[in-house]
Amino acid sequence: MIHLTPIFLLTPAAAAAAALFLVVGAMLFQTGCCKKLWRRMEDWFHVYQFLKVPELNQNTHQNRLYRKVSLYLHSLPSMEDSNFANLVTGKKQNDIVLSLAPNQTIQDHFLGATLYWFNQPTDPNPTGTGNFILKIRKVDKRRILRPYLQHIHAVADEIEQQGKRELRLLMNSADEFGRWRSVPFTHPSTFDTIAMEPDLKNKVKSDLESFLRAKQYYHRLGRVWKRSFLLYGPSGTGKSSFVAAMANFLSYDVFDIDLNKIASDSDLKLLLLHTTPKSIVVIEDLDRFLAEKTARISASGILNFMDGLLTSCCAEERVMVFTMNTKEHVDPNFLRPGRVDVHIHFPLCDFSAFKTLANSYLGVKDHKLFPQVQEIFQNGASLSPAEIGELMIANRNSPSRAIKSVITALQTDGDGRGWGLIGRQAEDDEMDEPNGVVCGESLHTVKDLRRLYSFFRFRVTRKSSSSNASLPASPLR
Ligand SMILES: Nc1ncnc2c1ncn2[C@@H]1O[C@H](COP(=O)(O)OP(=O)(O)OP(=O)(O)O)[C@@H](O)[C@H]1O
Ligand SMILES: [Mg+2]
Repeated sequence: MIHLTPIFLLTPAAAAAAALFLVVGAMLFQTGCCKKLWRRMEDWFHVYQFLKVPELNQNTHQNRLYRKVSLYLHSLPSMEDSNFANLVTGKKQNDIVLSLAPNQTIQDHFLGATLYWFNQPTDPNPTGTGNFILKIRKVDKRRILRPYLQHIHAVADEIEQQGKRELRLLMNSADEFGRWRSVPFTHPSTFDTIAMEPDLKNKVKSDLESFLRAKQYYHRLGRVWKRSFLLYGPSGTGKSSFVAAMANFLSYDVFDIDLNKIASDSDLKLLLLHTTPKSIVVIEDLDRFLAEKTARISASGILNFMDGLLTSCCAEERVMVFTMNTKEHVDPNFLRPGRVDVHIHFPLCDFSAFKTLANSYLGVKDHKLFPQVQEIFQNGASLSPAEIGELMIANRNSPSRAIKSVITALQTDGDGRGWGLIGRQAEDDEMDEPNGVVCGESLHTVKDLRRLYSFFRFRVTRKSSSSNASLPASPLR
């Protein structure tokens, strides 16, 4: 008889040692150093190809694929497994998002293949440019590269359409001409929070919606798919807040151009070239800049910029917004149709805007003091929404006191506008809710208000805007 001795027969001690070895091995594999070692070994046995997706292409234009890859990678569940990821705040409040740190790799799986993405910084500056490197086996490349890239496009587009895209606010830097610095755009302003004539608001919204759908239409006409808006009106009437509301409505990034940081026409051109589609390009206070007549940027430089001539070659889907306190002294050439498509006037507060503000700031739809407020408005008194908003915020614990402080400010429209009276008025009034802090807060707010909205300029602007009121109003055309 033949006895077969099993070769796997181990003594209990050897079995325990082997189990321990396996467990420790598995644990070590989970740590980064073993994974790296494993990847090196894989590299020996497989022939890989490396594909680079740079942030900027040869003409230093933004590479749109880079942004898509970035959106795609940040949506991958494997982001959580990466050895080192950055935790950053997201678009919504309390949102925390993982973002791939420089020099880190994450894995992705597609149609049975494993792919690796490496985030390679090319600039030591954290806000500088970078590359994504895709590592793919040569055998897989032939089979899956094309559908994989299509998949990335589709996922990124879906993320953008669902509004999950993180909006960015980009500002030009005075040190590096033609370069943008980016921060997350989290301004909470929406069309709902802007006090504005409802018809006008709806017209702007439908104008923007039809612009979004009009790609084919613009192309058929041989025009760049862009739309330009002029927002004009006195300080504190909501122009900047409106730009933020537009960005949130369209889900567009905001490129905010500070002309004072630009040295020449060519820098301005370069900045425009470095903007990306799906963005609002804003120049604030253009009237003031044109009045200064600086030698750094010529009128034709600004006109070319407004026409967006350069954008037609490579990118579109932009909205341009220019803000002004008044367009009275601006050369009409800057505002001709085609150059500026839509003019929107931002007036000082009227009774209807006051009611919108009272609703959003104080939660009050109606109040026994409203008829008095209405009468004062009818007599021609007015303040900017910013001023009224500040008075309401400062007295938010007592709607009655807030409305009385607005009444006082409207009645003393002009000198002092009742600022000094706010505290005194509050003492005289019956308090809706006892809160002793409000007077101090009011005074503090008023000081801030004076500084922020250059109090004395208001008076001048108001005079000029009341003379404007007789002009035929064509807020949206
Ligand atoms: N129409 C409005 N509806 C709601 N809030 C407004 C409105 N106008 C101004 N505000 C409030 O007042 C503040 C200042 O407004 P904003 O900065 O948008 O004014 P602006 O017109 O851009 O002023 P400036 O010409 O000085 O830049 C913001 O906090 C905003 O919330
Ligand atoms: Mg502004």
